[in-house]
Amino acid sequence: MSFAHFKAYTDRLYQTDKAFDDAQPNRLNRHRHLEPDSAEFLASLVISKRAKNILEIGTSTGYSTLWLGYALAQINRANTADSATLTSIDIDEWRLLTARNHLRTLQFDHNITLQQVDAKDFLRQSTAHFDVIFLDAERRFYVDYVADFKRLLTFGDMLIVDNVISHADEVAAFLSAFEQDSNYLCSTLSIGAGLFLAVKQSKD
Ligand SMILES: C[S@@+](CC[C@H](N)C(=O)[O-])C[C@H]1O[C@@H](n2cnc3c(N)ncnc32)[C@H](O)[C@@H]1O
Repeated sequence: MSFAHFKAYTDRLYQTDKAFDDAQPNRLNRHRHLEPDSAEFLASLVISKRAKNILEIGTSTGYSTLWLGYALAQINRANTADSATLTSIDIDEWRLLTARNHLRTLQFDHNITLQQVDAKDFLRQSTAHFDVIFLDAERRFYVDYVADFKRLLTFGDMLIVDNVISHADEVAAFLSAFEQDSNYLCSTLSIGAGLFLAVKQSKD
């Protein structure tokens, strides 16, 4: 599939879901996709890192998952030795079903696992190694994830968080847990709603 075809599909999905979101008074009913600029930047980070094992927290209906899936497909096309994988989790069954349909339509369902689970439970139980973690879920719970992120992230791994400028107050304590820790190099990028990057720079 060409990039133009992929882009046209994801642009349509973004516009359709945005129109849906604009008509929802209740924030929790909205699909709340990350901005297209952020999605493309996320995919370029994943490709440049040649990520092997990606975790997304907050699938929604699959807009960001499609971009991660696209990056994954590019990595696997370039390197046939061992396949890169993506695990995307969400607490909402209907959104995951919708995301699965989009992934199937674009034939991105290889090496991608969608799982219905609370992020807190998933992280607490996980012993897997993820070299890229993309966090885009319910911000008030992020502080509960800090200890598990720090347990899971090893040298060179990258945590990416969306909405850190649009909702700066809500994520301040979470970001500070990384910014105040000399094991991490942290950056806040003014792309879309604001992306935060924390890269584990030490072996400890
Ligand atoms: C901002 S949306 C994700 C948008 C998606 N990343 C995108 O750009 O297309 C947040 C998602 O997090 C999910 N969510 C909320 N709380 C969660 C939790 N505790 N564990 C897992 N997923 C959760 C919601 O169901 C929702 O689909």
